[in-house]
Amino acid sequence: MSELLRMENIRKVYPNGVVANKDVNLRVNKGEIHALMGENGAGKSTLMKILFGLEQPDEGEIYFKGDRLQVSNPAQAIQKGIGMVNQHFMLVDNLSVYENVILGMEPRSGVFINRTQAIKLVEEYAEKFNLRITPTDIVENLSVSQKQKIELLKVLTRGSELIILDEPTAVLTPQETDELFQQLTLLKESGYTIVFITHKIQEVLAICDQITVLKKGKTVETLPVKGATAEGISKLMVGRDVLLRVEKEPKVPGEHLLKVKDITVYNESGVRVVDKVSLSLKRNQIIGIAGVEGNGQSELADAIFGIMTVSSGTVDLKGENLTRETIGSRRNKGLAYIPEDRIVTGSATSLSIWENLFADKIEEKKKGKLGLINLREMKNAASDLIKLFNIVSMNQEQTLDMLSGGNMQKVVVARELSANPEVLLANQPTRGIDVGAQEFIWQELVKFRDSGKGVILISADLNELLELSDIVLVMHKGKVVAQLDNTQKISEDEVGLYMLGVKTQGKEGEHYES
Ligand SMILES: Nc1ncnc2c1ncn2[C@@H]1O[C@H](COP(=O)(O)OP(=O)(O)OP(=O)(O)O)[C@@H](O)[C@H]1O
Repeated sequence: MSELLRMENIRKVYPNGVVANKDVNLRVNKGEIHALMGENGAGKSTLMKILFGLEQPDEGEIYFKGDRLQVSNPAQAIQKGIGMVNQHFMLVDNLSVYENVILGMEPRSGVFINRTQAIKLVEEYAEKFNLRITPTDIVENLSVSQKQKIELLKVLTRGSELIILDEPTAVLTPQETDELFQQLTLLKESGYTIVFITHKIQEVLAICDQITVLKKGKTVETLPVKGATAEGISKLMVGRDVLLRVEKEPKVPGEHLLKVKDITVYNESGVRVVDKVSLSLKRNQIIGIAGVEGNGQSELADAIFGIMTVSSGTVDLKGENLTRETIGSRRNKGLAYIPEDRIVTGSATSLSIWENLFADKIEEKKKGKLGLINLREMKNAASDLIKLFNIVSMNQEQTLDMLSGGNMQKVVVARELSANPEVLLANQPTRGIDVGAQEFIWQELVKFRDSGKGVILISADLNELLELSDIVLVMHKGKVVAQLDNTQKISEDEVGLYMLGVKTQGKEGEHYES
């Protein structure tokens, strides 16, 4: 196989002194799907940002198609044939598919592409790579997986030969993941090359040809997928054996903790996003909530925590009606929340790690409610949490915006679990987190449940959902459409069918009480 990309001895030191890439080597062959793996903070995003022109290396050389590559911005990278699909899509919601695809495209030989040509271009690529999409559909009406297709089409129509995908399956159902993998296989067969950043080892084994593992800013090894095992790969990444499943004893549920009765929630545009949902969480229980992103799961958790207003129905914790209580009061009464968006609502990125870990206590101290709390004690406790959760950082004074995505997430999880609540609402608690940290967070959630507490777990990772939950509820278009009681016997594919609305259970509007 011929070499397409070679990154040699790459070193990148951020202005604050963090050495994100020390001595990284990456060699990618043309026409392969190459997985880039490693623990949170290992340096994967930094390396790809360098390749895509978003960061400049301090040392090292890059060769692409045999020539030395020096790019100072993404436009230059795209021009050379390198494209990137981020986790956060960059689409204009009120424009159509084809308008998004051609937006910002260089006019070809001075001529702008007209509407008919643009639609034809989208149709051609969509047809060739099985990216089923209607060019004139408006983006805001589309599902997450369709939006991802537009991002892929943008990259393809700009002539990319090497496509970087950053955790592309994090928000997809098993069916959508299968579809994406078929598209990637078609791309590969047509000579495209893909660098695939992921923490999901099973996906790497399913679709990739080679794996490069980074650890602490260095390349550990590049190995072929053929012959590799999940255990071997995780050991290479984490440096120890990792338990890739949860050890969880069956528990008899205790008394009621959280009761949600018939709640309905409207979003800012007046759309009913949660439609008469009921659930009942008991002590020693984890209730999982499955659903394709955008079907009301996050709004349900936001409403339980008081971020969104409940328009009808009630939320009770230990028999007390919290429906009209403030977030602060809900916290005091025993609710904690790991929100889906750790950057916008989950944390204050310009503050230090320790301030984020103890945000609530600092707030109470400011209000004079915690006069005796000692800053030194807080910093010592922060340092213990940093060690316990393996938060990769220089020290606890480092601000959150200087951490890798997965390490930011660990700060939020550590803060919420250490608040010792009665009920934890955990929305995508391990998204973007490496296998070692995932093992730890899973164990912590099970310990929490076993100590007589309750968890509402929302996760797009169906393996996680089925491993951890005692009961799974599936949401579709704001309603609970299924309650799956025997999580050990249900397959991910079956849950996926409920999520997509292909399979239904019970009557519409029926209440689910566990
Ligand atoms: N803008 C920045 N300024 C300073 N340090 C940074 C910056 N971005 C990342 N870092 C640091 O560089 C190191 C590598 O981070 P990077 O984001 O490349 O890791 P990663 O392997 O992609 O992690 P993850 O799996 O969590 O996404 C981390 O220690 C991180 O804290």
